[in-house]
Amino acid sequence: MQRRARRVLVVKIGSSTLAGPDDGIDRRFLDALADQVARLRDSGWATVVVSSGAIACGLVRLGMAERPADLPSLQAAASVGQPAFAAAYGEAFAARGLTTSLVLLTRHDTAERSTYLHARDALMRLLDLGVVPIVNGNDTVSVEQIRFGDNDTLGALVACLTQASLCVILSDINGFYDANPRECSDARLMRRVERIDQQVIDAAGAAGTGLGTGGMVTKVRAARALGLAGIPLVVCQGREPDALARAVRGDHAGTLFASPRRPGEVSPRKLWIALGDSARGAVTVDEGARRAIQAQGGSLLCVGVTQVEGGFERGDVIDVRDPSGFLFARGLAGFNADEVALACGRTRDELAANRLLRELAERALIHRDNLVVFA
Ligand SMILES: Nc1ncnc2c1ncn2[C@@H]1O[C@H](COP(=O)(O)OP(=O)(O)O)[C@@H](O)[C@H]1O
Ligand SMILES: N[C@@H](CCC(=O)OP(=O)(O)O)C(=O)O
Repeated sequence: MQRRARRVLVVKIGSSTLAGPDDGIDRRFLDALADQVARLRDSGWATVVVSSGAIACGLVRLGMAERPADLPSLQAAASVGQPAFAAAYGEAFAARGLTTSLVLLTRHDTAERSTYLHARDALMRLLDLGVVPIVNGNDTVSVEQIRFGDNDTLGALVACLTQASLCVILSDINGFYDANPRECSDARLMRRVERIDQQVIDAAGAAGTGLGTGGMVTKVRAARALGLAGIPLVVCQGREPDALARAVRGDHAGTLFASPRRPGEVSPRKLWIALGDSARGAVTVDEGARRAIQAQGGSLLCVGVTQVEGGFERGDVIDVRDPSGFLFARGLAGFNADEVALACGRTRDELAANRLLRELAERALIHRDNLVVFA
């Protein structure tokens, strides 16, 4: 099949934006969204919608006023809500001549590189066919270990998979503030964020409503991952008229997280390391190791590690923190957590002199080919 020249837009919609009073779905919002997607299609944009709302919609339909704490109830609510909201999307989009499809993913589907690539191929083919995929986590069969947990991360993953030109998060708030506006009355809206540093991360708080799960924390995390892929992110108010057209034109009313890198600068495999699976642990490194990785593009050696968290195995994805605790890289571990803990506090010579520990001195904990450094 011939691939049309197109730009891909990934739009993530939060539960509180999609939620409506009667049957759990705000149909006026969906109609306005479908209008916007149809207009964008006419100007050469293919859209993927990453939509939350299965659980919120299911709870309304089951007459549950409170969000239950136990997983089976949430899975049951998702099972009730998911088909209902998929049907509502289908109706609203069909009325504008658009075909929708449903793509439900778990971490299982992206943690292995081969299944990750299958998910990518399916999404690309749907776009080739002119379909608007509606993507969500498969919450009915997801247990904690394989849940995406928040759809901001899933949105970033889908944007990377589809090589999107832009990702837009339609939220219940008009953008990212320099402090959580629900806690700080003089918080200021940031129109553009160039670099995600500790200050930005500290400003991002949790969700303000019972419906949203991620809050601003997961949006900033998504922006960081998208930054690696060279994909800018706009966070804006979901109910603002023409939010998508404005974001595409570059005159959004929310916050633009600019991308510090060009598309293609970071290899697809490294993007998968950054996003495909959740981290199974973390290591904190000393200043010398930070510099070797960040400034010189080197591998991470065990001798640079000062602290180990989590029970990761060889081949697992782990986070790498600098001495202040700032997460600045991520990679595939070449040793398990116990092995790395043995090396902590020892010099390279000490390790090399010990027959049992020699391997820890000779091989990298994370080889540079398996290491992704956030900008
Ligand atoms: N620095 C911040 N700027 C803006 N919103 C913030 C910030 N820190 C925390 N929040 C909270 O994050 C919420 C948006 O996240 P969330 O409730 O998960 O929405 P959605 O369902 O749209 O994903 C805001 O309504 C606000 O309460
Ligand atoms: N997959 C879940 C939503 C998870 C989620 O990220 O919600 P939100 O913070 O509202 O975007 C659902 O459909 O209910």
